Amino acid sequence: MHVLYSTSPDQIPALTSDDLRRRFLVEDLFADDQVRAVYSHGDRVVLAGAAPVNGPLSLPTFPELRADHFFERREGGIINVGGPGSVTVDGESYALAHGSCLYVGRGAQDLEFASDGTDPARYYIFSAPAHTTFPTTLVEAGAGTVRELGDQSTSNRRTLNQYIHENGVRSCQIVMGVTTLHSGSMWNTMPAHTHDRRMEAYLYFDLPEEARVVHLMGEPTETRHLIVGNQQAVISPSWSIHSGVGSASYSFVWAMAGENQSFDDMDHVAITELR
Ligand SMILES: O=C[C@H](O)[C@@H](O)CC(=O)C(=O)O
Ligand SMILES: [Zn+2]
Repeated sequence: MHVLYSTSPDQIPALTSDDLRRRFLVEDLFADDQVRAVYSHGDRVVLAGAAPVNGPLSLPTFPELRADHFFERREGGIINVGGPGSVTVDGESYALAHGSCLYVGRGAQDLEFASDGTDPARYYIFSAPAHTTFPTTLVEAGAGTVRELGDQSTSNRRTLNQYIHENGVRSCQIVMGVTTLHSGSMWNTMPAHTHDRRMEAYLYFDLPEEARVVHLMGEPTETRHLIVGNQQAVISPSWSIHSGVGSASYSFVWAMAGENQSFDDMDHVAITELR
């Protein structure tokens, strides 16, 4: 498990592209027949990727967690960004099509990730500390609370699906869903925003292998960018904007944890204010 300590916005001006990428970009979450994980000290979230190809994979615990099971003191949201498969939680099996979401409540002990056929599943896991147990629940791709955002004329028309949230599948901390760009629209989350009460991570997917997303980060008046490929994740501290433009259309998993779960508690930044 790779550990990422927190970065203060004061440090940003001195960081090179490589420094920024090491601190905020997770490039290698998925590797065939492995479970990989990154522990961020920002709200103590864990990002993990499970890619079962030649057989099912079990979710291990990690020494850094000092826990008998990964979910001993945590909850998680799992989204399948690959081919069809299933996740088994303590003997109960859930079929996860591409884009479907499984919430896993605190206390789950044995998780197994499987692919159905020749198109391997890829499970993205976003986990946060949890103080109580909410029921493990499946949400099908395209379900949840749906919001239509943006406009074709500003190249930011997109459909946002909220899966784990205050008015949907309940959790202690996690707010999670998927946003899909409409054909011909390339911008996400522009106008941009911050939410000082929550960190957020974006996992870009369904981006063609040769395409990239130019992801904007940093304080609104001190922005930087990361060039991001398919199935890579960006960690956004609470002080940072998180917005991107693709060279091709794409989707992304967004997931937050922190002080509150109020999706609309965000501070919008006018495009003319960005620097
Ligand atoms: O705080 C909310 C998150 O940044 C995302 O939900 C935003 C998003 O998916 C979008 O505008 O497309
Ligand atoms: Zn946000």
